[in-house]
Amino acid sequence: MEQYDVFILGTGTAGKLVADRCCSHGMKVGIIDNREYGGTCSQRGCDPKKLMLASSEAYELATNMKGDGIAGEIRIDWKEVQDYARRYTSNIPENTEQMLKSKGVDCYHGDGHFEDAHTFTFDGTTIKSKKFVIATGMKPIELGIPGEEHLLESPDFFTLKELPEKVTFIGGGYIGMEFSHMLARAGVKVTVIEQGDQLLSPFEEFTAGFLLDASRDLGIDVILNAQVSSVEKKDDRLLLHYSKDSSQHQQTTDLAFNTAGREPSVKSLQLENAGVVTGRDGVMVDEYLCSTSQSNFYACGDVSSKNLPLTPLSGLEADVVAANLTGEKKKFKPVDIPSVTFTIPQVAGIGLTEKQAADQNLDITVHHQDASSWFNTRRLNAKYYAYKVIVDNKTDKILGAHIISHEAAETINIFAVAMNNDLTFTQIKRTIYTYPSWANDIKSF
Ligand SMILES: Cc1cc2nc3c(=O)[nH]c(=O)nc-3n(C[C@H](O)[C@H](O)[C@H](O)COP(=O)(O)OP(=O)(O)OC[C@H]3O[C@@H](n4cnc5c(N)ncnc54)[C@H](O)[C@@H]3O)c2cc1C
Ligand SMILES: NC(=O)c1ccc[n+]([C@@H]2O[C@H](COP(=O)([O-])OP(=O)(O)OC[C@H]3O[C@@H](n4cnc5c(N)ncnc54)[C@H](O)[C@@H]3O)[C@@H](O)[C@H]2O)c1
Repeated sequence: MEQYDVFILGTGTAGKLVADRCCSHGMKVGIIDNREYGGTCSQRGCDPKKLMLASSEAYELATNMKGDGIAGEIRIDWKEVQDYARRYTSNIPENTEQMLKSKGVDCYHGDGHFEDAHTFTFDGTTIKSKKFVIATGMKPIELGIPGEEHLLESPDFFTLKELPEKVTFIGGGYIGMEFSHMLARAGVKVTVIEQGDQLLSPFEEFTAGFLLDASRDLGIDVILNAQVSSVEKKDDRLLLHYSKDSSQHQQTTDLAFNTAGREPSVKSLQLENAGVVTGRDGVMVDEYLCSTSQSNFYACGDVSSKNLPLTPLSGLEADVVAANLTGEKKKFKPVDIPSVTFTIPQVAGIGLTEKQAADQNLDITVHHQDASSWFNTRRLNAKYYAYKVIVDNKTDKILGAHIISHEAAETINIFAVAMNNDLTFTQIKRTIYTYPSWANDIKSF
């Protein structure tokens, strides 16, 4: 029976960082994953998605510039897109495991559960540890509808060998919209069925509204306020039954993805045997990211109750857990976090939406505009560009910023710097930026 100082479940952004740091402090560390090593971001999330997106970006620019400098046939070769992404990601599992082993971490593979607060078993092996770290991330939610087993999930997108004629996404959030934009540009007929009345529900209504228009321009059939009730297999195709406006509808599609959200991966771990309380948001943790019910357990990354499921946050939380395990007393301090949906155009946001600010009765000025006629958009023959900035009237501090543009992912970072360092709106507007650039447009926001 192996005995550890720290045993970590999950080898993604969060788990591997904690393992590395604890080992460097001379602790005896073990780690386990029930899939290949490396986690979601590097293999089934951010990185392969962005690699695949490079072709969509090239396609979009070339298509927009046709007749203004670009000639000839412009098309996406899906097989090459997949091969390109796989070239970058295929060696990650082995490299991650080798890196951990080289630091002295004992690496395991398997699916296990807790016997008690100090004992974890898998495949006939028993592990004892003084401390445990839960870093098992999230997985797609179960829809609980008949025929759900016919639906694909986000990891399947990265192994989709051939493109069918028609694909449907159930859920118009980050994943549904990023994937649907990629497939639509590759020539697939795409439908998005979203239960809410806007796409990208956490984002500002104003910018999400432009994404709806941009998605429809691209030929994506977006159906809002609709709920899928069952999935039927009909020969080689799927028949989706959904309700909208109190009536039943149906749709035939070749493939359908469940992109209706993700939930913490905790069920199979039987954490209740260890006295660790979990909730809808994952493992319930305090400000030190220590379990609220069992002091030898920590949680970080997507699976912790304090997290927003974004890679930089998983890293930030892992840093806090590693510090607390190695003798420092470190609190997790919430920060203003920018995030972006990598559609084309991109939708980015940070801080409060106008509605959230209004709900709090804040004394604010809202600066917003459809900026599609500005130079940066016209230069690309593009169509959409808009922003909304919410500013506190007393302090001139930025409470929220929201942008839809071809470079929103970068422009929003300037707002992240301002908001996390108490710069005023006037200060970032007075800053000298490179010209002509997207950042320079902030002077006119
Ligand atoms: C399609 C997609 C695109 C995304 N794009 C972005 C993006 O552009 N930007 C961004 O910031 N974020 C993005 N995210 C979110 C980001 O990937 C996650 O926030 C991040 O990967 C979480 O890291 P983590 O270490 O907490 O969990 P993970 O990386 O998910 O790691 C958890 C690990 O635990 C393992 N595991 C699970 N259950 C068990 C078990 N029972 N026993 C042992 N091991 C287990 C898993 O196999 C996995 O290796 C995306 C997510 C998806 C799905
Ligand atoms: N670019 C990025 O940073 C990025 C990209 C992908 C994922 N992520 C992270 O992963 C998390 C999960 O992403 P996601 O897209 O799975 O979830 P999400 O919460 O962003 O979107 C899920 C959508 O599905 C809808 N929905 C839920 N049930 C439904 C049903 N039965 N029928 C129709 N629609 C339904 C919801 O209303 C919501 O709009 C995100 O919160 C995000 O933090 C980030």
